[in-house]
Amino acid sequence: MSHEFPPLKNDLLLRAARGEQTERAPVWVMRQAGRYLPEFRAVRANHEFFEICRTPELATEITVQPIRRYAGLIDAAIIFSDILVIPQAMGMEVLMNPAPSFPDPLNTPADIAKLRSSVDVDKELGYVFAALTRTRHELAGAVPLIGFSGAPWTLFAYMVEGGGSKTLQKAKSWLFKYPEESKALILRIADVCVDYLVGQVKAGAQLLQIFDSWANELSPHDFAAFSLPSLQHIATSVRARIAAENLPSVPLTLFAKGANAHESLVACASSGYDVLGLDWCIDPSDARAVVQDRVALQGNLDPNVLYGGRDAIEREVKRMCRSFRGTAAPKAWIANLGHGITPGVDPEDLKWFFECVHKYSAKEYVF
Ligand SMILES: Cc1c2[nH]c(c1CCC(=O)O)Cc1[nH]c(c(CCC(=O)O)c1C)Cc1[nH]c(c(CCC(=O)O)c1C)Cc1[nH]c(c(C)c1CCC(=O)O)C2
Repeated sequence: MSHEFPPLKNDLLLRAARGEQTERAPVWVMRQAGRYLPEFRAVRANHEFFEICRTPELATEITVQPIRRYAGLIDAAIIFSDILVIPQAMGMEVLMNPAPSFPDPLNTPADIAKLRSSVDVDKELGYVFAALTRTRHELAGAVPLIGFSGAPWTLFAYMVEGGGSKTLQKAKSWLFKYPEESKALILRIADVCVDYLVGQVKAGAQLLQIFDSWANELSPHDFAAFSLPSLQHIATSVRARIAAENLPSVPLTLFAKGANAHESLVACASSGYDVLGLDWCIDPSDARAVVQDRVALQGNLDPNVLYGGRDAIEREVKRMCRSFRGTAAPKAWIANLGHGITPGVDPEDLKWFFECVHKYSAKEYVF
């Protein structure tokens, strides 16, 4: 399929990600292609989760569903896939029933030998690249297309835990019992992430986001010791490879959920990313005061506000917009939730969220 794509009509997200002030905040939502949409559930009823990921026609269809439904209100598409395709590419089996589970997790460092010694991302993850290219054509330039990867620490935690966990006891036992082996494995995962992200840009991704969903489980010290070096490695290497291979330069977003300690925010804002995603446990104006103008910010409504009815959604979006805009010279920001949207949300309430963002983030709106 051709890599000549239709021109982009809405570049609000890319401008904000590069630090420009925009006429209003661009808006999209993490997990926007998902179970709260009846049109997603209709496709899902007939196909397994990873089957959809591996079938570019289906992945494209689901990626564009929210773009069709919220045309004119939503400013980005994010490719339908999952962060756990990287452990699969490294040779691990991952099931989704309905939560992720690994039948054969990494119990001790000896199990690392079970992973593929080198990963050919074109061979193992070429289906994601095909889905990205197809989706760029299908979008016809309506909005930019976001590619993504899990962060090495979060992927490491899944590979060791064998699925979700409330305490991450196994993953953290590794960190404290086998710190050197843990660091080495995290960096090995990071190298696969780099190849995968560069491949996504080649295939047509226009912005890349790294999801460190389990950053919140680490103390600031351990986040700096175990996660940050791999995040910095990804940003530096992806940029270098993009330049060396003459690919379009794309903004990079880091969503390190809950890495809200002062020192973690400063470190994240200085680790080579253009945009820092925030969860709802920090006030945007406080985050801005810490990171100053090093990065654009993204976030950060509590996803559960979407269950609170229209008045609550409007009130909280207004509060969020006011905090992001601040009182002095406003800095670039991107409106989003502070984590993924959940399955029970009424799609009409999400529409209202978008409408409220358009209203209260507009430059001309006076609080
Ligand atoms: C931790 C994580 C995962 N996957 C992802 C993360 C990081 C973001 C986060 O922290 O929420 C990322 C992800 N997963 C999915 C996307 C697609 C793009 C998007 O709409 O944002 C993205 C960006 C689809 C998905 N990934 C999954 C679904 C639902 C699967 C189904 O149809 O049953 C979707 C639409 C499954 C999934 N995948 C994962 C879990 C824990 C689950 C099950 C629980 C849940 O749904 O939240 C792992």
